[in-house]
Amino acid sequence: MATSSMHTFNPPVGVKSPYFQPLWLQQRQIRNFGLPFPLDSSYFPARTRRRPLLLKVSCQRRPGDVSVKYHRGSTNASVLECGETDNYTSQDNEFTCVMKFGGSSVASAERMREVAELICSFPEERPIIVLSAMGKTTNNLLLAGEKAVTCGASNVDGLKELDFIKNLHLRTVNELGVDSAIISRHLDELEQLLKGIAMMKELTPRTRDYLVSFGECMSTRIFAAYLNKIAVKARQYDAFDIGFITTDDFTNADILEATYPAVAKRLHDDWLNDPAIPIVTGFLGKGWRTCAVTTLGRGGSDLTATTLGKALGLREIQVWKDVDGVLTCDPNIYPGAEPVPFLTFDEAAELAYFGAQVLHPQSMRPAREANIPVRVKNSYNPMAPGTLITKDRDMSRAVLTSIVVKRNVTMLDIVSTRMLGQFGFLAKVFSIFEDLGISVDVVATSEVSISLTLDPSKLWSRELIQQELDHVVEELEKIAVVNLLQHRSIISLIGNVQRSSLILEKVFHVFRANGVNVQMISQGASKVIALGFRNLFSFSSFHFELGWD
Ligand SMILES: Nc1ncnc2c1ncn2[C@@H]1O[C@H](COP(=O)(O)OP(=O)(O)O)[C@@H](O)[C@H]1O
Ligand SMILES: N[C@@H](CC(=O)OP(=O)(O)O)C(=O)O
Repeated sequence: MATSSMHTFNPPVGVKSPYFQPLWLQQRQIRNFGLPFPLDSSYFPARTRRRPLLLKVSCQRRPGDVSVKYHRGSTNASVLECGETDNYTSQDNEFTCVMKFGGSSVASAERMREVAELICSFPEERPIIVLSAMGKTTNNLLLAGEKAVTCGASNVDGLKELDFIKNLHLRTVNELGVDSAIISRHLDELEQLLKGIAMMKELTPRTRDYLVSFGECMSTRIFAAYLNKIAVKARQYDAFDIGFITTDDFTNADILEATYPAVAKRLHDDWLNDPAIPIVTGFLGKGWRTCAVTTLGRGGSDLTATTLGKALGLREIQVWKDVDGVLTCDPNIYPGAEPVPFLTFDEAAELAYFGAQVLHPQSMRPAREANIPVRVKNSYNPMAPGTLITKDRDMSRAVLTSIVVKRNVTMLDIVSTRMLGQFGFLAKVFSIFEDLGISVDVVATSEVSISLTLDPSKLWSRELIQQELDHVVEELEKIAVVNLLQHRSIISLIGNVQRSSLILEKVFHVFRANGVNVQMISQGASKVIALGFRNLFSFSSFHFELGWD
């Protein structure tokens, strides 16, 4: 255990880090790298300037026990009861930044050690740490749950995913030299839960969320125990216990406003009573009606991080990944993709929304609302400058920033059977999608026709099955001629829309050279131009041939 004198955030005694010395010495340089001006300049609003805006929080005396008002038909809620309140002012803010580490950053004991060293190499920071589940634990939990539905209770302990999860966590605990008792209750409960699923032969969204929560609950416990072992005082928190209040949309819940004051109060009070670095579970919340564990959608730990940043009015939100920042394209599609040094919140949100896995689509919202810079960094390569996401950036030279490619998209061409100019056609079409609960992705319209895409591969929505598609077509055919086009691709171009002609010129030049015909094009008010075409094209050559500035 940590000594009680370790109240400040100091590097661990006796820990040798490859980054330790260099980062200590070069820290200022590293953190300025990629910035157009020194960190000390007025770029980051001085804490005194920002704080009065952000840390004026109030909530009820009992942390986590906040009443919320829910508006029917809306996912927004606001704090309903003020109760007996404690008001905090800016001076109360003990923390400086959030550091979120994704699954790849904490995939093993060795990685956890490196992350601990990385955190300690910023001794002037008082961070709040957010962790995801180790490696592919979430995927394994989901797979185990799905298999449990059909495998029978007596076969649960033979599930290879359960075995993998147990081995990974016990091995990590062992290698880090911390007490395995910190996770043994979770491992037992996990097995019981899988047996329950097997007996019920059912995996509801609510149970699914509870099931995957084991991943983050264990990774944070292990990491906090390890920090304490190396004399860096840390305290583990389950987000659902400290005021992360969400809608009850299991598997894809939204953070409610009540979260901000509740979380700020809890972390603040604990720090005052007994200072320790908070290690918070990413991805998880507590449904405000059901009080059950909810999740924020795949990749939701990014959102946990930005929510904490806003709640506490921090100077910076750091999201540490396994890539050198946000890249010009998914590196799995084009390995030569390059880091994008600067992005605006809007650009990053668009990129995520259009399917770039690197950030959770909702994660930019709290950061934008509180105007807190988000830095995307590589925990495997901390010296790389990463991507800095802020409210504004110099767009004078920006043309094309990043591209997002989605394959196997379903496209629908819908042509009205009525006369030209018939009003209500669009409304009718979209009401069919609404009734069937299917989300539409990209849309292009003319007076009598609509082309749109349905994205079956969207990570945060359910899979569309053929039956559903047939049903949509059947409904639409009552008012239109429908052409269902499958196996299409969408390229979303995130760039400076002020220079859209230049972007399109470049892109169409490459398309033409490769004999690709665009079947749909859409440019809304956003920073994105979406192009749809057949699945045939080599995206690596596309990225390469674009000739990035
Ligand atoms: N434009 C992009 N820039 C960077 N990474 C991307 C992009 N598109 C997809 N990715 C993928 O996102 C991964 C990082 O996101 P994620 O897996 O959620 O990280 P973590 O689990 O560490 O939070 C990268 O390893 C990369 O494969
Ligand atoms: N573990 C969750 C939440 C998350 O954010 O993970 P990551 O940071 O590794 O993308 C998931 O896999 O979706």
